[in-house]
Amino acid sequence: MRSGMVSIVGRPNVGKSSLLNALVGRKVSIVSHKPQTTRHQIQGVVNLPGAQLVFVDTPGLHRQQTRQLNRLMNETAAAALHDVDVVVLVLECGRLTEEDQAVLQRIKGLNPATPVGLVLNKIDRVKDREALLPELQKLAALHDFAFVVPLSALKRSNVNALLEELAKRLPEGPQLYPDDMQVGYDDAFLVSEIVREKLTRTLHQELPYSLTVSVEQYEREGRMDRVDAVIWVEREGQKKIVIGEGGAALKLVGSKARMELERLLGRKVFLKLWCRVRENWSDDLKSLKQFGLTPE
Ligand SMILES: Nc1nc2c(ncn2[C@@H]2O[C@H](COP(=O)(O)OP(=O)(O)OP(=O)(O)O)[C@@H](O)[C@H]2O)c(=O)[nH]1
Repeated sequence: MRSGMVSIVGRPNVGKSSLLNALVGRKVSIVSHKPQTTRHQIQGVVNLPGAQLVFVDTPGLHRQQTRQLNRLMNETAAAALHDVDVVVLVLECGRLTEEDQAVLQRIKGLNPATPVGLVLNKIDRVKDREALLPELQKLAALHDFAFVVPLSALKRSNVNALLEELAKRLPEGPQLYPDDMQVGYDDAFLVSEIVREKLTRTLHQELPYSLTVSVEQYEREGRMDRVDAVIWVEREGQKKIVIGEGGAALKLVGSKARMELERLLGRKVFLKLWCRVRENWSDDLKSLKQFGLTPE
């Protein structure tokens, strides 16, 4: 069994979403997070015989930052790209722009151990297939690509060739997600992400590694959201760090998170934060389930 994460990158309009839809076979928008790993936005999961491909978004790489969560995670995005197992760069037939070059430059900055494949999309526009060959050769020379696949995301042609190339390059490992995973993201998820982000910024390197935020209650009252959230840590010492001198750290995190949430949600937010200790929660399946960290 092989499994791993794949990131599709490319400038706007090159066909990334179309490609993802062609690969995954349906429109997906899945977000999940697991402890002990860099959080990615999971866009879709493809199960093949003997391989599971998890497509993840790395928003920092394309300059499109419209979705709130993308914006939010932008800072971690550059780092996130270093964690994926395979990167797919999408270019468009007959059109190589400055923006493409910019994306390419970022790819060149990646860990050389990460394979990067090239997809040449929109080949359905090319009437004379032979004319493709010189273009493919030219583009393939831009970087030390692990593979090159010409395809049409729109017509869904040659998409399987890409899946095969990707599957071959994943590391050996068990399935990361169940076959029928479906997770949505909602405002509660947004709250936990924002609180986590503010914790990271406020505590810097002091931040306990095993830390998660669970939203215990989310109530909508007119134009106000009332949210109770718990920051779970594993040891008393970690709790002290999160709370800070006289509760200063937790207070600061809470007020920064509230302001950001109010901006993002366009509503008043009343946010109550607690910090609690549960030993070894990150190893405890029951706790993981409770915190919504298992993909089911
Ligand atoms: N002819 C043709 N058009 C395509 C193909 N793939 C995508 N397109 C078109 O290209 C346009 C952009 O496609 P998207 O999938 O939205 O591109 P994207 O890279 O996700 O764009 P952003 O979301 O802006 O980053 C759309 O009009 C698609 O229909 C293809 O294989 N052939």
